[in-house]
Amino acid sequence: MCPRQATLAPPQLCSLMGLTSEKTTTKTNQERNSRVVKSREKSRHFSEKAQPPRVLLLYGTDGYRPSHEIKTFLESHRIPHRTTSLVKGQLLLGEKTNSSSYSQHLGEISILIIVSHFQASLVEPYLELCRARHLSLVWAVLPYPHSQTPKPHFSRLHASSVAPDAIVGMTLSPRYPFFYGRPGATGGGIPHGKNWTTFSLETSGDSHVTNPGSHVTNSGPLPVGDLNAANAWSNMGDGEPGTKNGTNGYRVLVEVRVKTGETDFTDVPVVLEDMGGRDGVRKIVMGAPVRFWLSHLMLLESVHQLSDGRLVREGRERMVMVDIDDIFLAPEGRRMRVDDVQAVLRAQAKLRQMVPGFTFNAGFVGGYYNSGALMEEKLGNQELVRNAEQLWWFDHTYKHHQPHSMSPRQLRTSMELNRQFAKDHGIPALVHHYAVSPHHSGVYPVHPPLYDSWRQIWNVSVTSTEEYPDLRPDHMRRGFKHRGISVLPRQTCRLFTHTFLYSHFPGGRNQLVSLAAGGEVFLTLLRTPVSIFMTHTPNYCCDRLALTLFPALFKFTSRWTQLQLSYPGPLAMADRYFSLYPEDTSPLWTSPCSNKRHREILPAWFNCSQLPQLLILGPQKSGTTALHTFLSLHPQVQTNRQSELHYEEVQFFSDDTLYQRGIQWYMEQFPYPPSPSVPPTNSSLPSSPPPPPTLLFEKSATYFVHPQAPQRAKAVLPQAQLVVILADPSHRAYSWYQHQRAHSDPTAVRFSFSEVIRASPSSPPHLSSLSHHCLTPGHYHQHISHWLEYYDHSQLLLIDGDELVERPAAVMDQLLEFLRLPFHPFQNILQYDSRKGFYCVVESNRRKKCLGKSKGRSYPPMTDEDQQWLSSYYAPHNAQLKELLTRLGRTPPRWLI
Ligand SMILES: Nc1ncnc2c1ncn2[C@@H]1O[C@H](COP(=O)(O)OS(=O)(=O)O)[C@@H](OP(=O)(O)O)[C@H]1O
Repeated sequence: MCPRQATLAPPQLCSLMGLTSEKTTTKTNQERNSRVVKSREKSRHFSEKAQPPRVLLLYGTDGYRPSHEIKTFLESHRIPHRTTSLVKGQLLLGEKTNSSSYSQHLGEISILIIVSHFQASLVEPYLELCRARHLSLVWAVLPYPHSQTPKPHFSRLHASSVAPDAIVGMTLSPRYPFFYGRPGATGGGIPHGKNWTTFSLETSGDSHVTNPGSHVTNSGPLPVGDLNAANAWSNMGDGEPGTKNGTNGYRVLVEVRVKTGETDFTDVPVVLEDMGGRDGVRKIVMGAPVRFWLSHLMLLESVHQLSDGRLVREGRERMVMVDIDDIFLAPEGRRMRVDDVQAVLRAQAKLRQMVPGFTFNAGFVGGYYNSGALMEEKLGNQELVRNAEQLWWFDHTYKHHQPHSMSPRQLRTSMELNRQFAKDHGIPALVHHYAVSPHHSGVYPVHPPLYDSWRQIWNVSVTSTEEYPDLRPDHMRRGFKHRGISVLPRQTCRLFTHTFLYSHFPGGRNQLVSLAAGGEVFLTLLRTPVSIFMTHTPNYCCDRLALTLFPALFKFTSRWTQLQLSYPGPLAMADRYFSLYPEDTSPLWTSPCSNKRHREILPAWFNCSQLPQLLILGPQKSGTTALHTFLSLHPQVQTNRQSELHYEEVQFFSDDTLYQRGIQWYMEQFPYPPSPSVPPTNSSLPSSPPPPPTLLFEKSATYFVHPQAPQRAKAVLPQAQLVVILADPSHRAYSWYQHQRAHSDPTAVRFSFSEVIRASPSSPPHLSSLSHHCLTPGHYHQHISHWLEYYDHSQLLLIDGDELVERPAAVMDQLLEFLRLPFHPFQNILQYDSRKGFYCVVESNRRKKCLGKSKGRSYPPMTDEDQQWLSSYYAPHNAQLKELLTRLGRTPPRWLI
C-alpha cells in the first residue's frame, strides 16, 4: 500500500517510493488498462457512439484478418457495431438470466456477422441465440485449410472449396431483389487470391470439401446448369421467409462458373440467403474471399436486406468529383498539349453518359500560365483557356505557395492576383464557391487567415482535404465545417504528380484498371456517398492515366451495381454530406504536434510547447481555485491568461462556442514560454545552463462532468496530466448550492437546499434541473471512468479535498512529485488564517493573501437531515468509486473510508 501522504496518488508515485510489490501489480493493471483504453478509444474516436450498436461482429481465432476487413467495411459505412470473439459473444448473448447485463455489454443488436470456417460447431450455438433474440445472421465462410477433413452439414447445406484459378465467371442473380448489386450482372476475370467456398444442397451423406489443388470440388449432388439458364437459382429455390414446403427455402444471390475439365464448366452458388424456413433464422452465407470486392458489395447488400435498409445510411446515390489540381503547373514534358486537352473534353462527354453532369474541376495557379518551355505545352495551356467554359474552375493560389507560410496580407494578394487572372482570361471561377489549398496547407490543421481570405476574395464555401482527422486510415477521413466553409474529405485514387506513364505505375496498366475494376478505387466509391478524387496535370498528358482509370471505374460500377452516380457540384455535395452525417459538422481538433504530416504544414507561429501539459479538471466547488492559486506560485509553472468570459478558467473543452474557435485560440490563452537559450557554438566561454522548462497548466472545473471534454482534450493533449479533487460529494453539493444563491440564481434563492436535493423529475423543470446540476457532479465514479476511457490512469492524480483544506502544503508536495517538478517550500508559503478559516498565501511583505470572498464563504452548516439524506443518496455512487479506486490501486480519500 502507498503510505498515508500518498493518498490517491497514481501508482508510479508509489513505485517512486520504492514499493516494488505494489509496482508489479500496478504495472500489470496499468498495461491492461492502457490496452483497453487504447482499443476503446480507437473505436470511439470519430465513431458513431451516439447510436446504439446494431451489428455484432464475431470472429474465431483464424478469422482475425478477415474480420478486420469486415470491421473496416462497417466503419467505412458507419454501421454501428461491436466486435468480439466467437467464444465471448456466445457468453454475452447467452446471458438469458441477466438481460440487462446483456444489453449493457452489447446494446441493441439486430444482426450477427460471423467470420469462421464452415464448421457447424462454431455456428450452431448461435442459431439458438439468434432465434431467442430475433437476430439475423451473416456468415462469411472462410476457406478450408488443406489438411481439414470434411465438415458436417449446416441447414442441409454443403460447402466445397474451389481454387481461385478454377473460377472463370460470376453472375449476380437476375431474380434476387438486390438494392446495391445489379441483378443479372455477369462477367469473368476473377482475380486470383484465396480459395472460394461454394454451396450445394445435401441430398444424402456428408458434405465434400475437395483438395483445393484439384481445381474444383465435388459440389455435392445439386445439379447445376448453364449459367445463363440460371439453373442454380431455381435448383436452390426461391424461398420466401418462413417457407417450409415447396421450395428449398434458399435464394441464391451470386453463383460462379467453375471449370471442371478441359471444356466442362459448372455453375455453383457462392452467396445465398437462407430464409429461415428450417431453423427460423434468416441468414446470408457468403463464400467469396472476404478481401474480394464482391464480399464488400454483398456485405453491404446483406446488412441492408437484413435491417430493411435501416442500418445503411448512404442509399444508392454516389456523388463523384474529379479535381485536376495545378492545371498549368507541371515539370516540362508533363503538361497537357492541345490533343491532351481535347482528349479530356471527349472523355468528359463520354463520362457524362454514366455520371450525369460529370465535369472535370480544374484548379489553377494563374502565375504558371504559359510558363512551360515547350511551345506545344504553351498551346495546351491556351487550349484549356479557350475551352474554359466546358470545365469547372477553382482557385489554387496564384503561385502555388502554401497558405500556412504566408501572412494574411500575402494570402489575400495571392488570391486577388489569381482572381484577376481568371477575369482577364475569361475563366468562370467564381461560380462554384470551391477552392483547394496547395498541399492541404491551412485547411487542416486550420489556418484561420486562409478561411477568411477564401470567403472574402473567392466567396468560397466548400473545400476538401485528405488530412482530417488524418491521412490514414483513408476510410476514416471525415469532413467538418469551420468559419462558414464546409471541408469535405478527399479520397485517394493512386494517381500522383509523378504518375504520367503506365510504366511508372506499379503493376502497369493492368494494375491501374484493376484498381477501378473492384480494387481500392472502386471500394472507395462503394463506401463513400460523396467522393472527391484529386488528380494532377501529368495524369492527363503522356499515357493519360486518369482517362483510363475513371472510365474503367464508372463502367465497372455501372456493370455490377445499381449505384446512382452523379456530379452535382461542390455545394450540393457538401449539402448531401452534412445532411447524411450531421455529427461531422463540428470538428474534433486533433493535436498537430504529434502528427508528422501536420507538423509540416503548421504556421510558423504555432508552438507546440504553448499548449498546457496539465489540466485541473474539477469538479466545481472542490477547491480547484486554491489548487490553481497555489500551483501558480511555483517558479517553473505558468497558467493561462485571465479570460474575459470565465475569469481564471479557459473552458475551451467544455464551452462549444469557444471550442469552435480552434486550437490557435486555445494556444493564445497561454503565455509564450521562455525558450531555452542556445549557447554560441564557437565560443570558448562556459555556456550558462538553459533556463528550466516551464510547465503550462489550466484549471477549468467544468471539464470534469462535460460529456465531450475527455474526447476533445485527449485529441489535442494526448500526453496531458490530469488532476481531479475528490471532496466529500455532500459538502460539494451544499457549497455549489450556496454558490448559486450567492449569484442570485432565482431557483436557488426560492427553494431551500432540502427542496433542491429532494426534487424529482416530476418537479418543475427549473427545480429538477438545478437539482440535477447540484447532485450529479458528485457521481465521481461515472465521471472518472469517462475520462479513463480516453486517458491512461497513470496520467491522472486524484487529490483528497479534505487534505487540500487541512494540509495544503502536503498536497502540493504530492502534486509536484506527480508532475516531476522540483521541490518548492509550500510549507513556508501557505499559512492558516483563523479569520478566513482556510490556508492563505504569505506574500513577500509577510502579509497573508487569502482567496477571494467567493471561496471559503460563510453560510450556515448543513442540517443533519440533509446530511443524512445525501449520505444515503451518494452511498451507491461512493461504493462504486471505492471499487474503482481499489481496482486502480489507489487509496480512497478520508471521507470515503
Ligand atoms: N485555501 C482555501 N481557501 C478558500 N477555499 C478553499 C481553500 N481550500 C479549499 N477551499 C474550498 O474551495 C471551495 C471552492 O471551490 P472551487 O475553487 O473549486 O470553486 S469553483 O468551482 O471554482 O467556483 C470553497 O467552497 P466554499 O467553502 O463553499 O466557498 C472551499 O471549501
